[in-house]
Amino acid sequence: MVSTQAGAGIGIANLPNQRHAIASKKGSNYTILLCGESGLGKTTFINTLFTTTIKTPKTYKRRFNNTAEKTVEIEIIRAELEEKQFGVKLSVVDTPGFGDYTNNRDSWMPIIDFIDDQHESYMRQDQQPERLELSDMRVHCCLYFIRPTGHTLKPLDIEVMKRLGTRVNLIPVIAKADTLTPTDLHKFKKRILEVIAAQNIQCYTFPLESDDEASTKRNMNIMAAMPFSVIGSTDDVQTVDGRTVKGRQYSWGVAEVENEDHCDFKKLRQLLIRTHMLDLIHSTEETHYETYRRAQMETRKIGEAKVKTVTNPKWKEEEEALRKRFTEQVRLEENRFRSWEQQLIAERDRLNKDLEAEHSHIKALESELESMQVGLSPKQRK
Ligand SMILES: Nc1nc2c(ncn2[C@@H]2O[C@H](COP(=O)(O)OP(=O)(O)OP(=O)(O)O)[C@@H](O)[C@H]2O)c(=O)[nH]1
Repeated sequence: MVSTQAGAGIGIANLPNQRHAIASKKGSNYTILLCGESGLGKTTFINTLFTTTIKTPKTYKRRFNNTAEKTVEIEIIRAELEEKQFGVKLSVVDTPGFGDYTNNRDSWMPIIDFIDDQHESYMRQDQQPERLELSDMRVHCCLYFIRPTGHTLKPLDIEVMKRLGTRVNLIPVIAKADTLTPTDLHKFKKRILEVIAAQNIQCYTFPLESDDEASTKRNMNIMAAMPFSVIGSTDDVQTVDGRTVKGRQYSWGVAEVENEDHCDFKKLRQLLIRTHMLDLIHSTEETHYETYRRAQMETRKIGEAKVKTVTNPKWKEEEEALRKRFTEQVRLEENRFRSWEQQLIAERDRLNKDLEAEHSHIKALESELESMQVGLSPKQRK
């Protein structure tokens, strides 16, 4: 259990609108999925977001320990956050290995399977007569970390984001915003938004209009910042004007986490844990889970187990490669046997020929002997 201190808290207690759902005694489940290549600052971000060490960052050695054959893992970190008696059972799902390998085709499969499996597990529990203690790990939002290349989205990003967007509340995040100049960051954002629109990638949206003008303005502000650029750091650093802030120290100054001129961390934090946590939970329930449930109900009866079709294209590829290897091996062995057979036949023919020659030789000797015997007198023959 992580109890955050007032002042430096995570802000879940500042939720007048969300109070009725989140402030229940048993707390609320809240699951965040982190997706993106290794080393983009996912761990640092989540620790910065909750101002506590939710996940211990990897050492340099562990980070570069990947091999080409390894696949994407699913790592779940659980923490109970409590602030002024509001409890949130937080689960952070990390996906180490994603995008790290030479062949990243289909590396998104385990992630998509994980999301679907959580919906499936919840649906199966929901169909049981006893459903008081449902374990719920449905993913409420997926933060997709984009490498700050300054160019545009990579084909892998597009492929994965398309699939994620139809299943979860997808929130694109530009990692390590301090590595881009404000102009480059602006252009990068614009290009990402163009690709998102052109490729029809579904990202998380929420109603902008609210009861009061201030909330509507705030919502518009948050929405306008998508894809959110972030700077992650849990370190306190000193700015030139003497302030102590969370940030990254450079020779030219400090990249501040909470400075809206430097990145959109504050807006993203506001969305994730202050103003839209409840909407993320509700839309998961009402849109994504419902879509899954309806699709499943159309193809099977209540209580019927899901047919696990082996659809992972990666496995299919491996199976195909294995089959090819096996066929090649059999072909080589067959060739080897055939050449042995040829050698044996040749040897047999040679021996037969030798035998025939010996036979003729014996025959010749016999007839020579016979003719010699004919020439002898009967007495000599005895
Ligand atoms: N410049 C810069 N560096 C960052 C930022 N966030 C994290 N880093 C650094 O990037 C490196 C990787 O950070 P992690 O948080 O471990 O990255 P990760 O995505 O969790 O990596 P994996 O655990 O391998 O998936 C560390 O050295 C961090 O200090 C950022 O916003 N800007």
